[in-house]
Amino acid sequence: FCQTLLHTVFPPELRFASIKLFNKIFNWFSSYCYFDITEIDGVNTNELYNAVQLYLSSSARITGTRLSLTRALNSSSFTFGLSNNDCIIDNFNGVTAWWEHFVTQRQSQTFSWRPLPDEKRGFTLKIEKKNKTLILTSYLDYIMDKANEIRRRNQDRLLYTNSRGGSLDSRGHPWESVPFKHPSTFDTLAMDPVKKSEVMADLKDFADGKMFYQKTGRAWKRGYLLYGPPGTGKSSMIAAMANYLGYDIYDLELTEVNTNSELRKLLMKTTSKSIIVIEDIDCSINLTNRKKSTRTHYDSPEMRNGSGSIGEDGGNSITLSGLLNFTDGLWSCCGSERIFVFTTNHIEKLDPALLRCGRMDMHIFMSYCSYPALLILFKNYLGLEKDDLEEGLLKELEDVIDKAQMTPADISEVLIKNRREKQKAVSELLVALKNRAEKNQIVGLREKNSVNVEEEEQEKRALETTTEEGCELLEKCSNGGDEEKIN
Ligand SMILES: Nc1ncnc2c1ncn2[C@@H]1O[C@H](COP(=O)(O)OP(=O)(O)OP(=O)(O)O)[C@@H](O)[C@H]1O
Ligand SMILES: [Mg+2]
Repeated sequence: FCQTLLHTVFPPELRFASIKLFNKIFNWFSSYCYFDITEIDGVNTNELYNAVQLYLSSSARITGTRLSLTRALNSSSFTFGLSNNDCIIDNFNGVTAWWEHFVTQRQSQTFSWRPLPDEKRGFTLKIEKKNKTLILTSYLDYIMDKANEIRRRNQDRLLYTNSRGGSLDSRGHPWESVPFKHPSTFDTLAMDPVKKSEVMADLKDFADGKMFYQKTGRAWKRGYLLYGPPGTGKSSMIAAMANYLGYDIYDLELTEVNTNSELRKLLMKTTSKSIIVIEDIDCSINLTNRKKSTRTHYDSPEMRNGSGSIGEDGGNSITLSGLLNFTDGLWSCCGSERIFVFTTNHIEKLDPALLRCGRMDMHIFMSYCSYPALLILFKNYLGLEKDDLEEGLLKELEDVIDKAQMTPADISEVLIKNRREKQKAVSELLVALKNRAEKNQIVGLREKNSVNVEEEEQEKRALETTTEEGCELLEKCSNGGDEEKIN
């Protein structure tokens, strides 16, 4: 009303001055303060505006009949935001914050190198004056962190590889990336549920452990070693980890890395919130001796020319020591929140230095399919719960599964083949398990026999030698017993 009155009675100059004065008086008496966060700050995009928009879009308390929906490029989910002049209340550490989204028409533009959008958009944050410090110090940081997290979650995961060897792309990156869409999750992973929840809890603690790692002075990273026979789900577990935490994966091909410094460069170019994977570590590098270096790339130019000298950390070959530094040296903490995962089929081939805590903090044995794991496979592949199966059949399966030593990969193959006829799939699996168990038993017996035969032969040989020695001694005693006395 005041503004309308001013508009009709006073000339423009006087009008602006009075509005300014009016606002000043209003602010003086008001117990609130206001912050405008505009979409474009001068000519630059305001990062905070996008962050606030994302943050508010994740709030369950959004009410309002009109919301704006968006789906970003490369994203598999929708986000929604506030429409014009919609208001939302947020609570942070017991302090209330009022957010309002405003959209106004921009006045006609004069010439500009970078045309601005027709609409001027922004958020107004209203808070009580007494809470100003808290809001400005921690609330806005909190919003930025949350927004980054949401952005990451909405964005597709990426799978990076260093298959290009040591060469860099046009932007100086040694990694190549593709969208990572592996469907494996902890729900689909068949393994002992207790062990599974242990791994999940460990990952969760790691992801939420920023303060803990800071307090204890440790680099924010964790190493997992997955070992076990082929087809037991090691690679599937890595995919499940990435999907669970929303991390990107860096699949490091060690045979493509020529030197320790190249390895370091690769590490430096990884982002935080990522899983760095080295599959089949025992096949990639000679890991038996820390002092000894091993050239992993036998076709490298130096090697072909015969000029490549090999020495520990010599700079032109990759060594175990280089790999240890990669996982736990000073360089390993350039960046944060990173997980190292190594996989192997032969843990006994690995150097103990690589296995120690701090490098490989958790050793996870991926075993042959157990009974609880089998139930998970039934559920995933056939949609059968435990109660859908007869008790007698379950008992038979439980009795035979450990003896059969079949991998989840083998079992899932039988289930996939017969997935149209569920009961047939189960009975065929039971036959396969029994056959395998029988075969294992025969092989076991044969091995035991061959061990026994070998032991018998060894005993026999030992007996023969002792009898021969005994005879010789006897002969010596009877013939030349005096010689010794003489000598
Ligand atoms: N524990 C499991 N749960 C569910 N599926 C599994 C499991 N283990 C294996 N599979 C199935 O078998 C296939 C092979 O598994 P995966 O590649 O994870 O095995 P791996 O242990 O990495 O084998 P390798 O040692 O040969 O690399 C996958 O496609 C997956 O579907
Ligand atoms: Mg694998």
